[in-house]
Amino acid sequence: MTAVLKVEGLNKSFGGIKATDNLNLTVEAGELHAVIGPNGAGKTTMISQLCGTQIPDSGRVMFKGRDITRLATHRRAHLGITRSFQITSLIMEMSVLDNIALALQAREGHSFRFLRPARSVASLRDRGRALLERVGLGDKADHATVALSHGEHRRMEIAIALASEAELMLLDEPMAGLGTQESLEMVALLKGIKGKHSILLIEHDMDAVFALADRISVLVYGHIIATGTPSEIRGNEAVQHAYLGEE
Ligand SMILES: Nc1ncnc2c1ncn2[C@@H]1O[C@H](COP(=O)(O)OP(=O)(O)OP(=O)(O)O)[C@@H](O)[C@H]1O
Repeated sequence: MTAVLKVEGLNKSFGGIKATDNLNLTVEAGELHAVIGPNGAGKTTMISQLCGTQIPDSGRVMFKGRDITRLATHRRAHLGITRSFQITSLIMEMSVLDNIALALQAREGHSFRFLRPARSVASLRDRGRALLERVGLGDKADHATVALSHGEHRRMEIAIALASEAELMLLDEPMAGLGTQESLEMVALLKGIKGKHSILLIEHDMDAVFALADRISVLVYGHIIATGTPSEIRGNEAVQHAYLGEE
């Protein structure tokens, strides 16, 4: 397998706190790799360094063999890395379809035509509808975004990530705030996407993580203490001790 993302010896401190401590991680092409860890373990700090909103003190971030450690966020997006969920990218005043068409338009580099509604371009509209079908929102295309539920907004964010055709999707707690049924639906949706994209998933919902991940890395005090398949992680004593409890 080929590494899409390779993180080598990453360090980031805030005052006396080592939020990222000699962190090593590899995401292979097409895998869904989940990173779990207790509150304050450094998951957000790690993902911020992967998408470029924070720059490490030392160490390297490689994307498809290229050193992107100090590359600006928008240039990483251009290379094919997208981050979803932590900061919403939805424009509530616009229709559901307009949001997706706009994301498709941005991908094509037509954002200078911002004043021309993206939905007036037939190809963007058709592809937008197809993406909405894919995330189960085909019947909501013409609804106002603001009128949709939280779970539906999360599905829209998946459609926007898909519109960007990103090779590496960084999914930052997609289940946060979802009810039981909505979480199950999100897991089913992500199952349909995985394999086609490389995905790094940060998630607190262990049922979702164990249902989805090809591999899991466990982050404790900024350091990955174990990486393995879900069954390897379940059986790892250090992990049970540090994180999963005695279950
Ligand atoms: N800008 C900052 N200034 C100071 N300390 C910070 C900053 N950002 C993070 N930290 C500290 O770094 C550590 C890691 O925080 P981080 O938010 O990355 O953890 P996390 O695993 O994402 O937590 P959670 O699961 O609660 O979201 C924590 O001790 C946190 O207080």
